[in-house]
Amino acid sequence: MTTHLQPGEFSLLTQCGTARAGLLGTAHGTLETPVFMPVGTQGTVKALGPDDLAALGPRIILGNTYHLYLRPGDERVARLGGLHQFMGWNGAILTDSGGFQVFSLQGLRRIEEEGVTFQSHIDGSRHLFSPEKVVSIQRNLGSDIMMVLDECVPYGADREYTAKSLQLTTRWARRCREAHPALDRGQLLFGIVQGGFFPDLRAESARQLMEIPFDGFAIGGLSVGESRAEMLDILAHTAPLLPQDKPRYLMGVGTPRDLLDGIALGVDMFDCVLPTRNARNGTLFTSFGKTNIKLAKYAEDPAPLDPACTCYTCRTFSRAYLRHLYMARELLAYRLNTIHNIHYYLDLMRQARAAILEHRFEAFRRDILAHYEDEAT
Ligand SMILES: Nc1nc2c(CCc3ccccc3)c3nc[nH]c3cc2c(=O)[nH]1
Ligand SMILES: [Zn+2]
Repeated sequence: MTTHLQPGEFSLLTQCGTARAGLLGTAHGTLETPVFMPVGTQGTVKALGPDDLAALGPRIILGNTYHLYLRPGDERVARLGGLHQFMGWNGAILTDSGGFQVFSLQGLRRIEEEGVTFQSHIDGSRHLFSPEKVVSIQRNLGSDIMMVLDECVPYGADREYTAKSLQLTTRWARRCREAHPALDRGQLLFGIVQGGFFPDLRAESARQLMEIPFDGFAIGGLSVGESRAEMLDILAHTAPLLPQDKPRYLMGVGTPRDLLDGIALGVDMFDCVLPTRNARNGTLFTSFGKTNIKLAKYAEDPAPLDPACTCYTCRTFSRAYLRHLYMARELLAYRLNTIHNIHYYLDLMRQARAAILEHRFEAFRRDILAHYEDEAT
């Protein structure tokens, strides 16, 4: 039985070192944290139907403002009842503001005080994402957790550029808060900490954002090509600066190892394209590490992909069959591989949360990583 919390309410249940287990209320259910959020960029977690998702059990998935604004259009989705009804998903949805997608997709884009102007990667048309506009889009989509418009500073940006950029990100964050009254329609709004790889700028960004009443705080600007050590260093410095009584969301991270390290450093929420994207190129995450289903050694292997896994794919099919589907580029390969990878990530979170509640997280983390070999894929 899970407790029902009001949208925006965050309850910190247990700490195990700096690892946390909590509950976050949203308009579409109460999330148990730490939580992994599968990415559903265009209104679907690629290759999965909402029935597959319901069987896998995520409480929250991600949608993408940039993509849904360009196609089919946020106002069209609103006229059709909002993103939940449009895609048949009744759990929670978090949407990114779209700024990151504009920066990460090539094409013309300009950053000004007013916002980001860019060209659509679909038809080349020109658009402006202002703080007010991205809030309006996310309100139209009916997202349960909205993100502010921010500039994700490119990896390697110098200190002067990074310092200037975080000031703009703070001004944009303030405008987003002003455009969306607290918890209006049960929709939460998170701030995003920037500051690149400069610890003092990270502290400055966090300090400025914490003066604004956000429902949660994301750590942005990571998973942008830096080394694991650099990411962990900034994370270790930044996470503890954020309020204890608000959820902390590490954007775009990461591998199973990164998730466990992030949890140990006090992160509550994660998203990453790895489980879905890698499923489509045959890379699978298992209790014995990362592997690739196309390896010749699996060609006649009758065993389940992961004997320790209870997902539909591992309960029903052999490695030989999964390899056959993948080599034949059969559509079923993408669905079965994705079901397994998402199940692996969600189950890792479930086990991590149980370990925190039982005050044995460090031993759990060591045990998982001891068996986790990043096999050549
Ligand atoms: N707004 C924003 N998003 C980021 C994402 C996308 C996460 C996302 C959320 C919702 C849907 C898709 C993607 C990042 N992904 C990797 N590193 C990232 C950094 C940032 C960032 O600094 N700011
Ligand atoms: Zn499985």
